[in-house]
Amino acid sequence: MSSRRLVFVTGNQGKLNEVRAILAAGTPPIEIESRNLDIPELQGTPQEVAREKCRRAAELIGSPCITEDTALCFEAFNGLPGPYIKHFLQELGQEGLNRLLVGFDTKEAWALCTCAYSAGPGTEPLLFEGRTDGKIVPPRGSKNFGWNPVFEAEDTGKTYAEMDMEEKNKISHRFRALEKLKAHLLSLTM
Ligand SMILES: O=P(O)(O)OP(=O)(O)OP(=O)(O)OC[C@H]1O[C@@H](n2cnc3c(O)ncnc32)[C@H](O)[C@@H]1O
Ligand SMILES: [Mg+2]
Repeated sequence: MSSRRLVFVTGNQGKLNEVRAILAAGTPPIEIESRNLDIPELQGTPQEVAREKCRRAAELIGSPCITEDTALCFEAFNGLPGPYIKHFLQELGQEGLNRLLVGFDTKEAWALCTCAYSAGPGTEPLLFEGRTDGKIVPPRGSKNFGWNPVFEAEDTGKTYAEMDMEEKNKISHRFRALEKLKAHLLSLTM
């Protein structure tokens, strides 16, 4: 890695806090510079949405950057709402996400982080995915970030909102995606 700084383009403070903490805690630590831009998101699969957002972000800022997209995927809906979870959460709220699944046998879900890295304008972004399995439950814990209170992570008995950030950052979809990004960036310096 030529420098241990990365520009993260996001309009979401919760994501920024976690990405910063995860990358600062790694070896070597990577410092995040943030650009608060709301990049329009095209419809498509999580991979298409992620790749296009990163391409546009790099063009807008004129330099290498990372972006990330977080999908919350319901087993009963074959992976939807997926990348559209933001709008479902905005319109229906946390209770509404639970109500959607009434009548379905499975409440299983997975959180998917697709982190995209662009080496600069005009280059094809690379994608790094991280997934954490769990289920959708009635809200528990602090209501400070997105759908954290309604996602109970597998084998923990806790919703993301019942974990402190350090605990979440050890098992989260975001941590798993960033581990892969880090491995890639380190391989570039060898
Ligand atoms: O500017 P960008 O980075 O796109 O930020 P965004 O808020 O638009 O983010 P997404 O498009 O990825 O939408 C994902 C939605 O899921 C929420 N979210 C993302 N990561 C989360 C996490 O780890 N825990 C809980 N909610 C999360 C987030 O607040 C959004 O409502
Ligand atoms: Mg967005």
